[in-house]
Amino acid sequence: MSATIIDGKAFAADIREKISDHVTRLREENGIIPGLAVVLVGEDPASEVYVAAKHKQTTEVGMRSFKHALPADTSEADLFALIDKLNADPEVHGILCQFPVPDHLDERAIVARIDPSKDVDGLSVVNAGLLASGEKGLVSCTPLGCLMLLRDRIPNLSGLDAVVIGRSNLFGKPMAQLLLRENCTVTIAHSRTKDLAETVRRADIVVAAVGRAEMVKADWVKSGATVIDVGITRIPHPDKPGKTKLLGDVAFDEVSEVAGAITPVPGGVGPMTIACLLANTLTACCRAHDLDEPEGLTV
Ligand SMILES: Nc1nc(=O)c2c([nH]1)NC[C@@H]1CN(c3ccc(C(=O)N[C@@H](CCC(=O)O)C(=O)O)cc3)C=[N+]21
Repeated sequence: MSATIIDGKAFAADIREKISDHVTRLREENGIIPGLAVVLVGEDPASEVYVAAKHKQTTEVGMRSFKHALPADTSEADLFALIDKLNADPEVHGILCQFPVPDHLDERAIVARIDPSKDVDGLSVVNAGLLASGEKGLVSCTPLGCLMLLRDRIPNLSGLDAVVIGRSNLFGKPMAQLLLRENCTVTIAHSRTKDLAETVRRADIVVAAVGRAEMVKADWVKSGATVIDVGITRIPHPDKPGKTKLLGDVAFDEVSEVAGAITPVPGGVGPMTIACLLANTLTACCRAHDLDEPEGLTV
């Protein structure tokens, strides 16, 4: 059997089109333009690529994009002063500080400084707590994107066994909360899980987010399972000197012989992350103005 390849790139393009339509209406009917501020500290090459992609897609859907590039030696006080200014700026509806930041800065303190209603990464303690309590907040972009792909593939997730491999605050924990909301039976597995392969084999849904290239093998996966690959490891390209290649956490070729559906890397979860960042910015903007929220873009 050969798995259906879940096309995250096409799905993300559909979402951006929906967002773009909604943004047009907001501008024409309410005179409001959603705005996203992205803060980048230092000069990490991968971060610069991601931030450039975010900027491009933000403006393409008709939103304002405010980019703040700060030097690597920026003090916490100066960074906080910028965040405070963005928190108070009515044209900014979403704020994202690109991670990783240089070592002298504390990611948790940065997230805590961002107004939770503008925390479009969904990383703040407030938004994590709202999600865990089943209340409305802003949901972390990558888990939200994965849930959208899963719901599209499996309209009723209720009662299914889901395994999330990875327990980070950024991904594993919010992903598990979202699946729990869908009435899945959720297992969070991690590096200390006793028999990882056996645990994963029980699952109807496997979400892999460990950051170890091609760790999930074909004999770990139940026949027909839906496999979502969140991992991104960049390696030197085996055939093209000087180029790089992206690998997921799932051994794609062999697992796609067993799974019912699978996301590729690249072109799976990655594009959904940025689409959901735009979705969260639009949602935050609508809430700030007490307007109806876009349908299908939040949970
Ligand atoms: N505060 C913060 N929020 C984030 O959401 C955040 C962050 N920091 N730091 C870095 C990670 C990583 N991340 C990705 C976004 C898009 C792709 C993406 O579009 N990937 C493409 C391929 C891109 C390529 O070729 O490099 C794909 O998988 O098809 C990947 C990874 C967001 N992150």
